[in-house]
Amino acid sequence: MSAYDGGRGGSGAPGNRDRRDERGDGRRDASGRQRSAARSRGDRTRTSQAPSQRRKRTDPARTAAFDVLREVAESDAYANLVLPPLLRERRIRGRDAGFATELAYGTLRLRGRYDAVLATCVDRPLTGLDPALLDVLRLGAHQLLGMRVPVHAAVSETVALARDRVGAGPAQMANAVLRRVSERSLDEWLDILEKEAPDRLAGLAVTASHPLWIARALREALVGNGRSADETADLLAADNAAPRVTLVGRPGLVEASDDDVWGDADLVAGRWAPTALRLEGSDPSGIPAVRSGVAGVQDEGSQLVTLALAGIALDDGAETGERWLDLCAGPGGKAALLAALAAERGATLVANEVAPHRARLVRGALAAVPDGVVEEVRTGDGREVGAQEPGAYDRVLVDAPCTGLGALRRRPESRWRRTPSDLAALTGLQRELLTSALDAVRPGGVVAYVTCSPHLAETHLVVDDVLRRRDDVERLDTPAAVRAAVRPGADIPLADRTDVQLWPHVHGTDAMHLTLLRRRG
Ligand SMILES: C[S@@+](CC[C@H](N)C(=O)[O-])C[C@H]1O[C@@H](n2cnc3c(N)ncnc32)[C@H](O)[C@@H]1O
Repeated sequence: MSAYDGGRGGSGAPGNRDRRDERGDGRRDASGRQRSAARSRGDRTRTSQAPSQRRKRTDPARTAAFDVLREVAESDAYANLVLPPLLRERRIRGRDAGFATELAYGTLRLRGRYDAVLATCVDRPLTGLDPALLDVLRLGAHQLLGMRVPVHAAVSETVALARDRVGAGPAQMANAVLRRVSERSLDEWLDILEKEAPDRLAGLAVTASHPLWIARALREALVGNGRSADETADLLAADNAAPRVTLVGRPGLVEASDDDVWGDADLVAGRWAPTALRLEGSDPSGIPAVRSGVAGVQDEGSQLVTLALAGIALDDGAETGERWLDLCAGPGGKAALLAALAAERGATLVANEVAPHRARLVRGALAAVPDGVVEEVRTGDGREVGAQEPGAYDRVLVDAPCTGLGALRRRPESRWRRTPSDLAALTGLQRELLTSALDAVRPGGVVAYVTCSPHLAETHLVVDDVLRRRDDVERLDTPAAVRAAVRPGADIPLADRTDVQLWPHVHGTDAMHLTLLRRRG
């Protein structure tokens, strides 16, 4: 749980570095309330309006969070793409920006928990409410139960928002409902939700705010990867914690010790990947190394799987002049790391991506790579590459399109958008892409099958199914390749299997899956 204490925004939220209010006008007080500049200066002159006619000014930070929630609901937008430009446009900075960020992202993540609380406080089904009012109520619930904003501020500011954006009648209702929510602490509410749930997993899903099918899939994935079902609660809790920003310093292009390119960024070495740097703070966009493309924002799990593919020895030892392929490259994070590693090894890279706008992002991501390393960034269907260029590559990365259930902490709204029916289409595509990659790699070459989902249907079942249909592929010791890729002295815990599944609650990374496969010679 995060606290808004007037000195910092909600803890753990992006955009909430402990800074002075950059406007210097003290507009947010210790209770999370907006204060007028006049009141901050101690000017107590009242307007000539009667109190009943005075309309409470709505708080720009709360209004911004509300607008993000509406945009996410109405336009299928991604909160992390909508919020930063909106804050910039409205000149919401410093602790106000931190407050808006924690309010928007936290409310989206914990929506399932808050809806269950609200359902007991509203005398009709939530589906019958005006969706805008429901979003206001969720924002109020997060301030009361997730941010420790004092009750009077949370209720009155949220009611003002309801009045401004939804109407006077809904505002009255918001007032009554939020007062009911405030009558119990978070722990008391969680006890009630747990007791009302039909079984333990359902209780865990509602209190940790995950759709039940996702909670079940994650529990199955833990067990299927040799871990205990008892870890499910820790895994779901890790999905609700905003991740720290991790950067990749692309090898050969930048060193952690190159002070001038890191500006005044406060960086510490990553836990596992030698290329990883953790940013103490949240906004990497001003860092010169990131702007020039010699570094980028990349989860440590993504770095590890890429390093493992690049580092594994090929049986025939032909390590210079190799050709590497990134089959599903957009937006280009792994392609950029692969290209930097290829440059060091005298290899070349082809990056393929089906969506033209994402292929453009790949070109941008590769901008800092030395000339001659990237053969081509092409727009094409990866399923056709195996037939078009059989045996043409030494190493192929298949970072397959997937449900993203391993990166829920990064995408606050995605757990509510995904449905079990997404799986069927994705797993069919994943099988075809892996098959194509195995055809595109030469005998003796290696394919990395990667997903940012631990769902067994997208990981073990895809690989098992593809391998059942062919006798020219063998599984490699993927844990050994990952261990060889981690920084010296780091003892990464990995299950006793031939593939690797990383976990947010164990490794602090996204839940990336990696299987390394060799085409037999
Ligand atoms: C998980 S993302 C890859 C992320 C990327 N490797 C990175 O690190 O930035 C999967 C990508 O596959 C692309 N994709 C989907 N279907 C494809 C296909 N048939 N052929 C090639 N790429 C495809 C998607 O557009 C998406 O950009």
